[in-house]
Amino acid sequence: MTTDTTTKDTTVGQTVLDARGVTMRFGGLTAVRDVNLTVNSGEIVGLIGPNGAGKTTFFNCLTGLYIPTEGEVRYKGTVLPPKSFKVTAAGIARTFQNIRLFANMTVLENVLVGRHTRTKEGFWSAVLRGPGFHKAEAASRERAMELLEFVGLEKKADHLARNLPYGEQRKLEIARALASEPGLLLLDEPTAGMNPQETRATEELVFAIRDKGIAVLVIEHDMRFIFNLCDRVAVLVQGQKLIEGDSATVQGDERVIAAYLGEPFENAPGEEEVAEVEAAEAKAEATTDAAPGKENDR
Ligand SMILES: Nc1ncnc2c1ncn2[C@@H]1O[C@H](COP(=O)(O)OP(=O)(O)OP(=O)(O)O)[C@@H](O)[C@H]1O
Repeated sequence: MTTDTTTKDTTVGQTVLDARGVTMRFGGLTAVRDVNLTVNSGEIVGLIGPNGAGKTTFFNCLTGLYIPTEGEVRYKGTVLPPKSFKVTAAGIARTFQNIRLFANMTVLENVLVGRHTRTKEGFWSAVLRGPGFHKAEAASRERAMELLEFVGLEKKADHLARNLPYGEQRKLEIARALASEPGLLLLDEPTAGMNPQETRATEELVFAIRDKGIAVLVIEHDMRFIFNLCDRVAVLVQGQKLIEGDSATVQGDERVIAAYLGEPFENAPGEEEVAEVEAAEAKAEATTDAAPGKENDR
């Protein structure tokens, strides 16, 4: 990772994202209900919640993929139009839970695609390939290479995206999102499928993105990652925001614990296992008591 040349927006506290009363219904199902959430410049905000809580649906409402049934979303004070390319042009970029790269394009080409909202050259310029087009193309390539260097993929610029290992595909998705020069980056489960080293590297990458002046809103199931990374965490449960606060507040909230205990979680002894252990212990005790010579020992 290298330092880059873009201007840093170091103002902390300006509201970048302001979602108000966002509700999304699919027929009879309310996937997101009256959710308010702000993200300020200089912040990394986490969005957590059990499976099916409405996190991705909320992201889709923020990025114009869904038109919320109710509510509005503002970016730097302006209400966003519900069209994804307009949202990207306004300054919000995102990655997806399921990686969406152009598999048969090179790594560099994937990033260049991400720059199209920032290139002024239009269709005819591209077709006629005049001097303006070549200059703009050279600048785009330079910026794309800077971004690849930033995420650590500069040596793989000419590789086909589909040949990258999984963790690097996720990095490439981030580079492509950054290519639209966003003020806010939305990451949907950026560490899904990663090993602990890759997860730690992603953590560093997100801090570096924040240090470049880009606010971050991140959905993730890996709690250690979220609580290490985020200035604030909001918890969605059944479409509603249950609580929002710093890591310590959210981690210690009994309602959050209860919401998660409703879901199976790794290494948690279930009731059945506890009963099995107790039964085995009782059996072992009974066997010892009945063992020959036991009375003599007393
Ligand atoms: N396009 C859709 N049509 C109908 N129902 C949907 C649609 N998208 C999501 N849902 C439903 O909305 C609810 C919230 O789903 P969503 O994917 O937003 O949850 P999530 O918190 O992102 O879950 P996960 O952590 O498993 O990704 C679920 O009950 C889901 O089945």
